[in-house]
Amino acid sequence: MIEAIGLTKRYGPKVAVNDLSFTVKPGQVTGFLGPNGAGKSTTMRMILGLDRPTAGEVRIDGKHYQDLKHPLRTVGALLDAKWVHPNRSARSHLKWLAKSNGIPLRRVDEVLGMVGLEEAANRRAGGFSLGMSQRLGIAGALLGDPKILLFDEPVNGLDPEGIHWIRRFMQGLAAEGRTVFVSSHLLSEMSLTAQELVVIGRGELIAQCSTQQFVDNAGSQSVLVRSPRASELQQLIAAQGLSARATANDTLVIDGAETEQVGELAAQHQIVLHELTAQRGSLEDAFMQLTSDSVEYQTNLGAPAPTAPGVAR
Ligand SMILES: Nc1ncnc2c1ncn2[C@@H]1O[C@H](COP(=O)(O)OP(=O)(O)OP(=O)(O)O)[C@@H](O)[C@H]1O
Repeated sequence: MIEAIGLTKRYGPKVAVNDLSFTVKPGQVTGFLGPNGAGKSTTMRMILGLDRPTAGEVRIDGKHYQDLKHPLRTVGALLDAKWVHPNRSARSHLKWLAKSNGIPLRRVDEVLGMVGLEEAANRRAGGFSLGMSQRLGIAGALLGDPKILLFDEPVNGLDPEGIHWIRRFMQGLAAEGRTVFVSSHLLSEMSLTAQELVVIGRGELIAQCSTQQFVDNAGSQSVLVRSPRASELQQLIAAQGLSARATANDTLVIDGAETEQVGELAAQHQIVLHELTAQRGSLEDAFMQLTSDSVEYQTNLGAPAPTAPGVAR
């Protein structure tokens, strides 16, 4: 479990992370979502003790990173896939990492197998594709068999096959009971990968909730209805306090409505419908809108920022 409590990071006048509190639980993939520059990498570096918070703290299974006896056996991270000596082979890079962290060398071949790099183990890491580099980075994160794993934008720049592999791999790690925290600026990607989301904008918490809940709230809902008596239906809808736009002679679009509402209203007045469809706005557009003004939307999501340490859901 990871707990961030009032985490704040300032770089001179720049506030990169502001009073951020959230919890990442084991057994599921938790997505760390925010647009570029939102403060995700800074937060991850603070979790890993690579950056010192200006205020607040992070606890990993109740402890500060610097108090962990065997950090690599507790937390593994992939922050930068290209962080490897280009002339070293994948195997020698992992051996060096294992040695410097007191991890038995037999673990190297185990993790190479887990990420499917056995055959490339003796090749220069400098010649690896981005997908292979990501696998090598993940192998490094897994060396100490940690219960907690952090991945910073692991699918950036990967082809669909590589994205699919990483997604399945992270889900597998979570299914083993590990805590998996993965950052991304793409809601569409996270909605396929993560069960839970921590969403930030401009360094501040916007929401912590299930992915389903966030997606439901982020995509603005409207209803499209087609009827030979569309104009009559339009008046009935207006009488309910909703606004229905006519997009064709027989077609209306009603913002902020549910299909049930419109269907029942039509039935009450025996109006025949030819179509009744729920429509969602583009998820990415909605997400960009949400994160562009974190304060404005904070209370609209039904998942407000926690008010006290450890309260984040
Ligand atoms: N060492 C630093 N000195 C000054 N400003 C910094 C430093 N590191 C990060 N920042 C600023 O803090 C903010 C958050 O950056 P951060 O890299 O954590 O965001 P991010 O969500 O990971 O975005 P990205 O996906 O683009 O990396 C940005 O405005 C960035 O310019």
